[in-house]
Amino acid sequence: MGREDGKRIRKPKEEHEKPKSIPVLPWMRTPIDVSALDEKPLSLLPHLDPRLKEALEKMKISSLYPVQLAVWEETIGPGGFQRDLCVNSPTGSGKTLAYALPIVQALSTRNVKCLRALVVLPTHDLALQVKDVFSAIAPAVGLSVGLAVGQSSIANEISELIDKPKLEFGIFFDQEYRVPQLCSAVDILVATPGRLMDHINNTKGFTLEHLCYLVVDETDRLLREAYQNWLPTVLQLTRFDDDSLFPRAQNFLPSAFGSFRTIRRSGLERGFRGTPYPRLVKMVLSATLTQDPSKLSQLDLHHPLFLTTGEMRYRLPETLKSYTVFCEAKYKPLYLVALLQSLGDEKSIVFTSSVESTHRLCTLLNFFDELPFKIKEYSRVQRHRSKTLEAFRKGKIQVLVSTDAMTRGMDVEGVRNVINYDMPAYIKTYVHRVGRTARAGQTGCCYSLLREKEVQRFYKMLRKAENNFCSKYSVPSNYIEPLHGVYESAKEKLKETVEMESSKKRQVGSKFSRVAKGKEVQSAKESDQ
Ligand SMILES: Nc1ncnc2c1ncn2[C@@H]1O[C@H](COP(=O)(O)OP(=O)(O)OP(=O)(O)O)[C@@H](O)[C@H]1O
Repeated sequence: MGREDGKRIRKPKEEHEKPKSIPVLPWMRTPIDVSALDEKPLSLLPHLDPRLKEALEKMKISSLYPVQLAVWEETIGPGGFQRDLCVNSPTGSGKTLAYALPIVQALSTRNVKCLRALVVLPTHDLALQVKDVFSAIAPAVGLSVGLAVGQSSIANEISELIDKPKLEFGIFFDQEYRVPQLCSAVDILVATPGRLMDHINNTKGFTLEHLCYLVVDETDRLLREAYQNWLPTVLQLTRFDDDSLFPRAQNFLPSAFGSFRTIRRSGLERGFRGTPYPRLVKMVLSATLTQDPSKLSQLDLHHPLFLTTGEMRYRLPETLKSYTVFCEAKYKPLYLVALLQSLGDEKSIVFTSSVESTHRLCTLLNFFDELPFKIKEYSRVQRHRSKTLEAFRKGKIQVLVSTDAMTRGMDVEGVRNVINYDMPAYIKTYVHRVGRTARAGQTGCCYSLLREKEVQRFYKMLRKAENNFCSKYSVPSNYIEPLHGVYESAKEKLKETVEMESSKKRQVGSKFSRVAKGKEVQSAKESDQ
């Protein structure tokens, strides 16, 4: 095979030091380096609830990874949840369980059901994945987990999140108390920001009043996008307001808060009699955590503690092998097909730079007859996307072509290769893309297809990451040569398909505009009458 000796990309001196122009928050200068820790067997983990140990063992987890151990020590261990945690740890290092386990253990002693933990993620598929992790451990200690992502209708979602207690037959209810008390049906909620805001604004009985834990996963991505002000809203609604029962929030709340009435109350709460209400603990995590003070300040962190791995901000998995594949622009698809063939039927993800090129590339690849693997695109339509993802997980599809919608957090067992068909524009994107393989200590390869003019920029980008070892990979010519003929006919078929699809789009577009025009005429007539 054409893999040549690798070279470590030279790290320029200035990469070790923070450029003076970017101030780093003081607490970020004294991090805990997680890489100094070793895995710890569950049997040696202090305070672990035996029911959770059993649940973890069922998941085939017998020890905690370093980042999980570090978070455990700062939460259930001596740290005792006293500080908010900012975790910067490589892709596939186990960040999900790092927060899920201590939260579930901490809530295992609760005796009243109400929403205590909220985990926010940027995408539907990611939220589903994280919910599955909670669902694998939380029921063992009697906790229930909900999902708010817009997967089902809002009515279905509400019925799963909110309990309406049944009025018992024969009991007389005073007029004044006839309205049954709505309460949460879940202890832990995993949500995307949009659906979370829908519930905050419109769902009766949905309250963040009792929230104890807030997790912002993929923090840098979530902070980049405001999503209807979800973060300030959540923070305001959970703020401990010492001085009044008349919340400060009323002074500033925009109408976006709608009917929402549940402001965290100071003092004593139902179900917490005799206990002062706990502070909202925050955990924020990413493989590429932002260090920008203005962004981090939005989180209003309490005495934050920074947990990181290694010296540099970006770190590639140690078990990853990276390769560059040099190719001529006009033969790039050919190189891709030949590369895929040389990889056999290993699960691979091919990343492109846009929705359109994902669609075109996937269509083109499917015109190469007799490829010994199935290729599908990770579509823009959620319904199709979920189906494709499931088939990919089950191994019914071996090659997934995707935009960067698949870059963050997605954990699909057995992905052996990541192929950068289009070069990522930023090191952050590269880190998340390649992180879909080489997860949890497994080996994995990344291949970046580069045109001549991209080579310099690629290596410059790679210097920003630790573990940036990279080799050249020459696609065997005996794979390329026989493909030329079929490539020409595949290109022709693609051209026809693209033309057909655009004429279909035009037809649909003009049908819509005719309908809209018809409606306009109709409503003009009605308003005349
Ligand atoms: N202690 C453990 N023992 C064995 N496997 C584990 C352990 N913890 C997590 N895993 C597995 O490791 C994989 C990666 O975990 P996870 O998805 O939490 O990584 P991550 O750090 O969040 O990655 P990313 O930054 O890409 O989101 C998952 O398949 C998970 O089941």
